[in-house]
Amino acid sequence: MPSTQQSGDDKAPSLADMVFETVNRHMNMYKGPDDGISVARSVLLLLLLVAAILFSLVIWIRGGKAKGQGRESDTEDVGVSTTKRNQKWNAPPAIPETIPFISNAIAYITRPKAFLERAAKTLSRTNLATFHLGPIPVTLVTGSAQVQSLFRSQDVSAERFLLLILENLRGMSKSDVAGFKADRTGRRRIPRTDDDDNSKRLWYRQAEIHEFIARPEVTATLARTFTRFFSAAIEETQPLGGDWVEDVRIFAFLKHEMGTAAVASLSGTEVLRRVPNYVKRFWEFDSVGLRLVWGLPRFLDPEPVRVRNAFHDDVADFLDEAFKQWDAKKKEREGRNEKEEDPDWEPIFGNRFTRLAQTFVRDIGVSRRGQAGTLNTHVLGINSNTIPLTAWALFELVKRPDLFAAVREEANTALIHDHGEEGMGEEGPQPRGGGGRGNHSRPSRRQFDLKKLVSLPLLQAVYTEVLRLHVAIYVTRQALRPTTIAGYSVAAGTLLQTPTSLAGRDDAVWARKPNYPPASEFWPGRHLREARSPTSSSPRLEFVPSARSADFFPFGGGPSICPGRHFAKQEIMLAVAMLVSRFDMEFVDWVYHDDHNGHARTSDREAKEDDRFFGAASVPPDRDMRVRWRRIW
Ligand code: HEM
Repeated sequence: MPSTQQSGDDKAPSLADMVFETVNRHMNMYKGPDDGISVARSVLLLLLLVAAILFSLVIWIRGGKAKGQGRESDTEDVGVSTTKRNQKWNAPPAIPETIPFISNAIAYITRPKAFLERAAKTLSRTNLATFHLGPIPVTLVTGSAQVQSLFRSQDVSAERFLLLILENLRGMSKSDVAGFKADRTGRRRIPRTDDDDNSKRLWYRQAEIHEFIARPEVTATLARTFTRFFSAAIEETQPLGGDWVEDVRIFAFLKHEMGTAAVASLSGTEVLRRVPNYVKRFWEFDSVGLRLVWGLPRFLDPEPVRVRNAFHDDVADFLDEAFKQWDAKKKEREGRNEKEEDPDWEPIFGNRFTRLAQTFVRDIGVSRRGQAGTLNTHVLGINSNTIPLTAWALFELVKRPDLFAAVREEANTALIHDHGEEGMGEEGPQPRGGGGRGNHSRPSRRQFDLKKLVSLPLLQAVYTEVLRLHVAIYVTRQALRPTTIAGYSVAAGTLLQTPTSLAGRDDAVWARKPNYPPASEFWPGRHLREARSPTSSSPRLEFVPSARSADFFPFGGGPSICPGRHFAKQEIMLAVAMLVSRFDMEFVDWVYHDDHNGHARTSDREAKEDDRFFGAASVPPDRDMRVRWRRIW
């Protein structure tokens, strides 16, 4: 049955605009009059106080309305947690703040990690806690049962959050997103409302395309093409033959080489050839990603939108050409009465997924910029998540030579001799155009057996530890109707956010045995055990997934769970195995990322998480590790 009060956000501006009002008020207060006119400051403070009181009144009235709606909604579908008739309204505890409705919103936007640390104090006493982002009520949800039911609930949707991605990251215009805003049918096959015209069901059609990435054959193509491109990059840029290469910065190397290989495998080699410095510009876009989604509005902070638009517009030029080329090929085939070509990978669009996704947005009439933003945001889904985690894994291994040697020994058991590759052939140019400095070796015939590699216990344990320690995102849903969670009432329209990082670092889950180090420490031993088999005298290492999915959900959960999770695991494990197996590595020092005339400054401490990215899923290191390395095959 159609809900009469879905999210109620038809006219809602972007989240940034909504919080602006509160933030701006706060900023003005701090600016204050420079000449020390205390009367003016007092007036300002008084106004602020009055505004806060008025704001509280509005919220109180909204809350009252929502409660009323709760009673009315009793005739609707009763989900596990829909608020029942006459149920007493029991709001979750609020996260304390100095200036009501203001301090928390500012902290959430400007110091997200510190905000969550503070919120965790409230959440240690209860599973739900609230605050306001401008006029939007937000409820943080923790606890296995609550998270589980949130992921399963039919009373919530991820569409409000996805809309923020479409508008702010993809840079889609108002008319681009109008069809998405109007679509109330949800992402599942069975529509949430009576409207079952599939051509208008944009969330469902988009979800189908996203879920395509999770198919085993699509993941396998991504892994195969990624291996080929990354391997070629290693062989072209890193000499073989006994020489040590000094001054290798791991994260910088991965950002460029692994990033190029992943773009080629997902989006093809043509975009790399035709958009100058695509990978470098992609990382600039990545650096403003969080500010675009949760940051201040454009006129207060214009830089992120400028970076985004310039990048998307250049890629839009490429896409025009790409479609022309693709359509011309199609016509030629039709002229020859040949079947439509649908390869797993080709140089113009890369993986079939990209072709599907780009054709979808073009066919529903999305602007050129929005189409390009779609491509660039899919690259963001891959590179911004897998590359920082690969860097963290390598940092941990280089810091522990014994562990490095053990992972290499284990990875080598998955090596096979490659007897030539099918499918990719020699089609399309190489992503880097050849001619690297160490291009004096033949392509290696050794390869990893992917199935074997991804089930290696020690490598899986290392992967799980970096995922646990370095993914921080609020998995976000919106209550479609008044809902009860853990006995607390939640109004329709409330954003429900469950932070991955609290569960990922909970000692009760990860340090539950007396000999386990605290959850804050990297220790692959948590996911391993020794198993004895009747046929062998020596024990065998086994990987044991040691937490329930509701305690460990770096990829989210339920119908919106990350479709790239299988490929992410394969890509990270492949990259770590390829580097550990093919290089001897020695730690040199920790360095800052900023590069002065090609020389990185030494840092007096090791890498910590770069808090500016807290909330963007994988959190990158704020320093790089410099190593010297020698390629051994
Ligand atoms: C370690 C790596 C990754 C992490 C931690 C991660 C995390 C996430 C999370 C938390 C979500 C939201 C899930 C939810 O709302 O329940 C998500 C969605 C998504 N991810 Fe990933 N991701 C990763 C890698 C990837 C890769 C490699 C791809 C593409 C190949 C990808 C593509 C997507 C897409 C398309 C969505 C939106 C799905 C939808 O709502 O329709 N991700 N990811």
